[in-house]
Amino acid sequence: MKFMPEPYKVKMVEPLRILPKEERIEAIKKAGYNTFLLNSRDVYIDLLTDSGTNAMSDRQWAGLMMGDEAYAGSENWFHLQSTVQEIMGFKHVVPTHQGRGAENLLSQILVKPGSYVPGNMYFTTTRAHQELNGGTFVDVINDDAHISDNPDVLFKGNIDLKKYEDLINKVGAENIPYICVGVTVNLAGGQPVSMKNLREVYELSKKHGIRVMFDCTRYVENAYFIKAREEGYKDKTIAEIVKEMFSYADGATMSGKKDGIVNIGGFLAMNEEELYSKATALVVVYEGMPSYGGMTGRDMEAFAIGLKEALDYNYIKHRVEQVEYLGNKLSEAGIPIVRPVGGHAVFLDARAFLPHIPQEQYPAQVLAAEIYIESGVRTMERGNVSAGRTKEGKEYFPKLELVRLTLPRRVYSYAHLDFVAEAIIRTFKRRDEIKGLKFIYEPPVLRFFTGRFEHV
Ligand SMILES: CC1=C(O)/C(=C\N=C(/Cc2ccccc2)C(=O)O)C(COP(=O)(O)O)=CN1
Repeated sequence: MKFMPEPYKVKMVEPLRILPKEERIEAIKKAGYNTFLLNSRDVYIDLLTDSGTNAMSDRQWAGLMMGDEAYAGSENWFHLQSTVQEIMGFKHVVPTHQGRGAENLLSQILVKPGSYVPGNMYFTTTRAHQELNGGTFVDVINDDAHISDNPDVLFKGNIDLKKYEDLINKVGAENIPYICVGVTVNLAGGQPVSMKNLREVYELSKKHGIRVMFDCTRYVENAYFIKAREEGYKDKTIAEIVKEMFSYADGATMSGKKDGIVNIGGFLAMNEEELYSKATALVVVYEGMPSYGGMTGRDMEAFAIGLKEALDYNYIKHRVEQVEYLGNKLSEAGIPIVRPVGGHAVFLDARAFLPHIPQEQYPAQVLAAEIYIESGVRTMERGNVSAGRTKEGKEYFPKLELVRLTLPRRVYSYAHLDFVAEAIIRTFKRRDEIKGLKFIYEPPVLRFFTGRFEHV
């Protein structure tokens, strides 16, 4: 059997409902053709994000009853701290309410006006915090990552060492506070970085005295791809691969809402004493005590348990294979998607799906809206709208104009994915009728969250 059955059985259910089509048309119009502005009650299958939308296990729910809600020194904090230290090997952990809480602390401490922060493709909140502190993000990902259909490149998240070294030589290592290595690379299509590349990036960084900070939001998926695809790792456990991965980092930011399998939570981890001391001084301003960082005791308990569950091979194999299952169904039907299929989502290539719509009329934005009208399935625009504008106000027009079908962990079944695939195939068949969009309200920052559109 190519695709294993779900390695869990259901103990509690949340009924789903689908609106009649005319009500879906009304709902997306009211939402300004922006799927972020749809109400959850109007969504049938929610593939907007895998962030905070994952199903917790019975052990995690039981952990909520173990919440030690002491203001300082919570037992749950010690459980979370020791779990992170054990899994990743970092000396210090600073809790935050979610990933961007950690990005805020790291960027405020290390990024100064004139800093350059190289990384393997941008992520919206990560770059926003670097820029808010006067830094400039520099993309040093390999060129293959910007090519949507590239099935033979198994580690599209890899950093181009020459691009990285050229930047170091151009701006000077003293102006690079750290390199941000995303494992996996969300906007490239959930693409992994190989262990070989992680090692090479670390060695090159150490040669120049530059810190390596992982954005480890989906690190378990990255470890799974190393085990499945990289020579020499097929007989290693996920935990062994993860430990080696983090040996090539000086620290990390983590959103627990993904591979932590919790609904809220995050942390900043590091080995460096000075960075730790500055982070604990700053966390009290933005997140709370260094022993809760914006999380309740019960959330920290669920987080510690989730981090351990995520390392189970059957769990992560099923999780990544579900994404591959949906990707294969679409690809076999001739739907243009990012290949290889990534770890957390299938990404539709909206440019190839709607070649008659120019990027300034936001093809990915209108495709996400049309998929909702067709099926009540919510997806996310990851193209020109998400890329936003440069400081000079120019649109980025990224090479990748994508719609993300993001699978929450342990939530949907293969039957749901069959429904999603059939809806997208129906939309593809009527793609010539789809028209472009223009902004009617464009927010100044991170415009994809609350922007509103109408047809041109
Ligand atoms: C690689 C990576 C992420 O994917 C990530 C969050 N992703 C999210 C949530 C999101 C964030 C911004 C716009 C749209 C959706 C995702 O839907 O993909 C964060 C921030 O974490 P946070 O949400 O916990 O603050 C850091 N790094």
